[in-house]
Amino acid sequence: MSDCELPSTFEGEVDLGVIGGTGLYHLPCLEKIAVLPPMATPWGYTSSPITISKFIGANGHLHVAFLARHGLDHQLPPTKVPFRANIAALKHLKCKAVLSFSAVGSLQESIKPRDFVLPQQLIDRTKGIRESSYLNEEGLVGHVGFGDPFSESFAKYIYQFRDVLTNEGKPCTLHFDKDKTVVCMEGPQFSTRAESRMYRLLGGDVINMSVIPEAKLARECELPYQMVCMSTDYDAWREDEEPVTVEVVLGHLVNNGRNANALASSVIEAMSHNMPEFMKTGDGLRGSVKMSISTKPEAMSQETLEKLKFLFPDYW
Ligand SMILES: CSC[C@H]1O[C@H](OP(=O)(O)O)[C@H](O)[C@@H]1O
Ligand SMILES: Nc1ncnc2[nH]cnc12
Repeated sequence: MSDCELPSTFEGEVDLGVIGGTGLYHLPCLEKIAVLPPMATPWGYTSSPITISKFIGANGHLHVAFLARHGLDHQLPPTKVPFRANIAALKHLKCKAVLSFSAVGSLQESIKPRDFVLPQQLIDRTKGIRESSYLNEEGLVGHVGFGDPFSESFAKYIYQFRDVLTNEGKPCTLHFDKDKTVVCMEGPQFSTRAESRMYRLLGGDVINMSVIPEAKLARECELPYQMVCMSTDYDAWREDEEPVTVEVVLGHLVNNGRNANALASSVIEAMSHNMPEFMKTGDGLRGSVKMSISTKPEAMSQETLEKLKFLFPDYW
């Protein structure tokens, strides 16, 4: 069935949100049951339509929502992605976790192009020009914890399926430990060699232009969030090699896309049989945002309350 023959509304609750990055504008493992047009939220429209899929498992079913971070035609540069709308839409659809994919440069010899990484830490090197909070305006002040920006429970869940990654007969590793760190730069230009070397000194393992503010906004929505970083290049730090270009990145997108699909498919199938605990219980984040808001509800304007209700209909 073509997309335009599918329903453009969906009444149920979504369980898992999936965000595709560069080269990942859909996942073949997702058989669509509805295609929602770009969703209007109090923070603007989502980057792309949102496709809804349903998976029947042994003990229930799982609804998955997918959106393409840069739009279906890759028309949005990293600085202009409507991150707030994207995460708000997934929250509004009642997602219980977000699985995000991103093409990254490698800052370590051991992380080869086509390897995948589940980072547990990040360094924000964006320039403060992205809207990166729902709780940063006059009349609404909130400070959520962000010491552990990713969901370790979710990362462990994904890591179970590391053996599905392949690379034309060569080894292909899913790297995962608690120190793996993604650096987020503003772009759109890639880093200089000096910057790339500096990120290595700072402890960076991979680099992209999109984990900030996506991870921050997921935290402000109490959503367990894990990014799967898909390595495409060695950035600019290797003395004897040309610095990264888009051509180099493109050369790895097909293999990475196939692996992303295999990994997502395994994760989704397992979730459809039994929803993992971190999704059932909220991974320790439930209630955290209500606690972190300093502004008294009586002092909030109707407009502010309505925005908050879009995300948390039960809190205020
Ligand atoms: C085309 S390489 C730079 C581009 O790739 C990554 O995008 P995404 O994270 O959406 O996969 C990186 O963050 C840059 O936006
Ligand atoms: N070297 C790099 N720097 C920033 N973002 C990237 N995405 C893919 N490769 C990248």
